[in-house]
Amino acid sequence: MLKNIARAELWLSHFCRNLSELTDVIYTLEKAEVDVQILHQQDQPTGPGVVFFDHPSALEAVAAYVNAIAPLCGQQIIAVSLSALPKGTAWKLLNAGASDVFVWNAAEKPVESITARLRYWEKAKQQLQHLHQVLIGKSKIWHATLRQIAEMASASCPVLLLGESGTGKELITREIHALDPRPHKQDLVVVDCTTIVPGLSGSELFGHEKGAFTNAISTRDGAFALANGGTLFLDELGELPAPLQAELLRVLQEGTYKRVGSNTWRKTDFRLISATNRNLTEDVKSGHFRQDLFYRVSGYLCRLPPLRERREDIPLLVDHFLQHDHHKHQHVDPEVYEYLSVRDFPGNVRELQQLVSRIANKHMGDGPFTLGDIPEADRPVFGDAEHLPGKGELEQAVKRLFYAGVGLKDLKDMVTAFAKEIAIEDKNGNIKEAAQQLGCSERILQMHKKTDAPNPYLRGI
Ligand SMILES: Nc1ncnc2c1ncn2[C@@H]1O[C@H](COP(=O)(O)OP(=O)(O)OP(=O)(O)O)[C@@H](O)[C@H]1O
Repeated sequence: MLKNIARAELWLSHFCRNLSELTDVIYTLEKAEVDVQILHQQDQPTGPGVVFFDHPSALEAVAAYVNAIAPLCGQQIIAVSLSALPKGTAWKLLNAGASDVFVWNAAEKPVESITARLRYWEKAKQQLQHLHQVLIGKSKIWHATLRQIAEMASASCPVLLLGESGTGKELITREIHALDPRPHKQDLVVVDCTTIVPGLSGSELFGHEKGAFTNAISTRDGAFALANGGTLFLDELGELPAPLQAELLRVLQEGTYKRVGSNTWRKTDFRLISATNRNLTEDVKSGHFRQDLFYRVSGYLCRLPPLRERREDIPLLVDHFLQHDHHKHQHVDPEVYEYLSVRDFPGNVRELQQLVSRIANKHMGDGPFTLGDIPEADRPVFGDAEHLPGKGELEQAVKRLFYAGVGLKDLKDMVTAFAKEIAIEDKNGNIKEAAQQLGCSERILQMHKKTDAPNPYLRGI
């Protein structure tokens, strides 16, 4: 039954000349229980929708319109032509941001084409809402990552997660497994490839027969057997020893394996999710990782952003950990968020989570969290540039400029211009206060305002 399958907005404007044909189409959709909302060109779309047009000359205008609204509705746009489309022109609308384009009369089942997509988007929306409750963050880059995760969860191909330590690879794997729609899905089995003992011929993966090696006192199943019908998560895949890379490839291709010490082939069928914080493309180039295995495991490739690329998520994560891990619901002083948002977290979310634990443990009573709750060892050491927050990034940026051939004077000028810009912005354009903060004369900042154009080098750092 299609009853109330989804809400669709039909974005109508002057793209249709033949309004009676359009009315028939809308009637057909309503009959199929699509909850239709009609929007006009000046209205802002808020969800999935269909743009109808009925003459090829409207194509340019439709493409411009689709391009403008695509970010507002997450590209959930179907462009439907009510008249024949010249060959090859559908690309224009797809490139503009439509996710599907077809001709109403030429499509085999136009109503089903629309309803199937709406149903899919509705489900993806619910999954996204769920993911936002577990995988905390509201930055644009994190939202895009969660959309990718929701998409990966419903696809059945292998997933490769790339990300630094502590970016949430294991947590995400658990969510992909939870959202995986396979009927009768079995368990998630986690194997950390750094713990595989070379001398045991991969028995962690293959299992072994009794007596296959010293200490093999009984027959045991390995991860391939345990993950049968479920999901196998190979953490730190980049560390898998070369002989086991070849074996894994065979298991993925054939779906069969032998226990160590056995001659019997056994069948297995699992979904593979792998993760690594290594640069696997480099490892493939240098011969440390098999190219054929790389292609096999990376049906879906997802790069997880380090925390420094989504600093605006830090206050939300802090609140989440305080409430979720420590049941603390008190107010947090903005200065605490500010400090945590500029601090370096090489261990990413895990490191932030541990710091929040230390803060929660130090906090006394029911009052708000203040800077005083930050343990001494975690405070910035002022005057000592080695320990200033952001030092690692500054060093990286200077390194890049150095290798790009930028000299010392230009480097100094760039940093000075940046400092001036930041101080003026921080003091809302108040030159006097900005100069006081920087310990320079107001005249220097006045001059900066007049002369210093944004430095082109600095934008890309
Ligand atoms: N977006 C997030 N929202 C809430 N908690 C998170 C998020 N990302 C990571 N965490 C938490 O941070 C910790 C580290 O996450 P996880 O173990 O998944 O990282 P990882 O990338 O697998 O790390 P490693 O590579 O070191 O194994 C966990 O306690 C996890 O719950």
